Amino acid sequence: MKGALLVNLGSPNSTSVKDVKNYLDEFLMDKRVIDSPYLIRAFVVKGIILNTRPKKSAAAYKKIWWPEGSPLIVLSERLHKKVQENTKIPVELAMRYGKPSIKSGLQKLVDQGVTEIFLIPLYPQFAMASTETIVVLANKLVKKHFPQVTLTDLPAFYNKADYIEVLSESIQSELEKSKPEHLLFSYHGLPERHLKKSDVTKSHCKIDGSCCNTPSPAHEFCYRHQCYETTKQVAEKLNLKEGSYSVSFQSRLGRDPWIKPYTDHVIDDFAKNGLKKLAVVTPAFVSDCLETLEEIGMEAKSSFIENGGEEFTAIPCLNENEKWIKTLSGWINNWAE
Ligand SMILES: C=CC1=C(C)c2cc3[nH]c(cc4nc(cc5[nH]c(cc1n2)c(C)c5CCC(=O)O)C(CCC(=O)O)=C4C)c(C)c3C=C
Ligand SMILES: [Fe+2]
Ligand SMILES: [Fe+2]
Repeated sequence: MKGALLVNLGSPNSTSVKDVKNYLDEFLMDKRVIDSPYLIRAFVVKGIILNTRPKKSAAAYKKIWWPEGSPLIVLSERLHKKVQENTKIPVELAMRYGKPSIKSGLQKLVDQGVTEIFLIPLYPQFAMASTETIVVLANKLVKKHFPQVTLTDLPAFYNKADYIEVLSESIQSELEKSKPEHLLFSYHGLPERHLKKSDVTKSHCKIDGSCCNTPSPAHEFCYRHQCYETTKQVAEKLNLKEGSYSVSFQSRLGRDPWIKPYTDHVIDDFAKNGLKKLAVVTPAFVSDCLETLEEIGMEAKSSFIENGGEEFTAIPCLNENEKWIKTLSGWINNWAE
């Protein structure tokens, strides 16, 4: 029997500093997120980051937390429920960090008699720190606890026509309301080093990004190429004029160079250079979360206004968009046929 497992990133259990610390510990000790050798990673995470970051992050989570819990979890649960209603096979939901765990998601499917699982990382663009860590962990758990199960994973869907269509439509409806002068596509950032590590050709990736428009097998796993491609395809669909949209990368952590340009710098420069109406879309996330609601919807917005901007629109993620639910359910139904 077939089943599907949707997997998102996960959130702390609550906004307490202790719960946020436990969550960040699990998240940042993942070698595909902070990719230094174990002893260095343990020193940096447990000796430095976990001393200060949990308090700051807990305060940020408090600003966006809902009575039902973390927006990322609540929105993922709603997505799961609606996808289950539109599919013919059992579908479960899991988180890479925190609860519900991937192991419990696999267990729930196995308990329903499932032996073939469609693993769906809920990230449109591939990254070692997002998609790959889910696929690796799920395979490890299957091998250890559920050897009768086979896993098939959904590749990054950054350029799938139906996804681009749904994303474009949802952006278009917001643009019609807010009529911005500029649309910024802000993707979650990555340390530049991660791009090189994921380059399967070992020679294609240039840190300056000049490689990302030259066709290469490396692009199957190149986060930056995939972000550019999602943007290009949406821009084509919406007939966006050259110069009326751009790409940037948000949420950096630590002192290493991350993929540029940085969203916070770009937004401040826009405001300082006289741009008055800005809309920001965040297509690296399918469900709204801390990084969209707080970092963009609150922090970036105040910074834009403080620097002279007047109107700032944070475009919601696809969340419970009906066509997105139909699209995702369609991928599952097609696989199950
Ligand atoms: C080295 C650090 C990080 C890498 C690399 C990274 C990649 C990455 N993350 C997401 C998606 C999300 N990240 C979220 C929060 C978040 N991310 C980091 C660090 C890295 N992410 C931290 C420390 C945090 C926690 C909050 C904070 O302290 O700033 C979230 C939101 C979670 C929530 O509960 O709402 C998402 C989603 C992707 C897609 C990605 C690689 C492309
Ligand atoms: Fe992140
Ligand atoms: Fe590239």
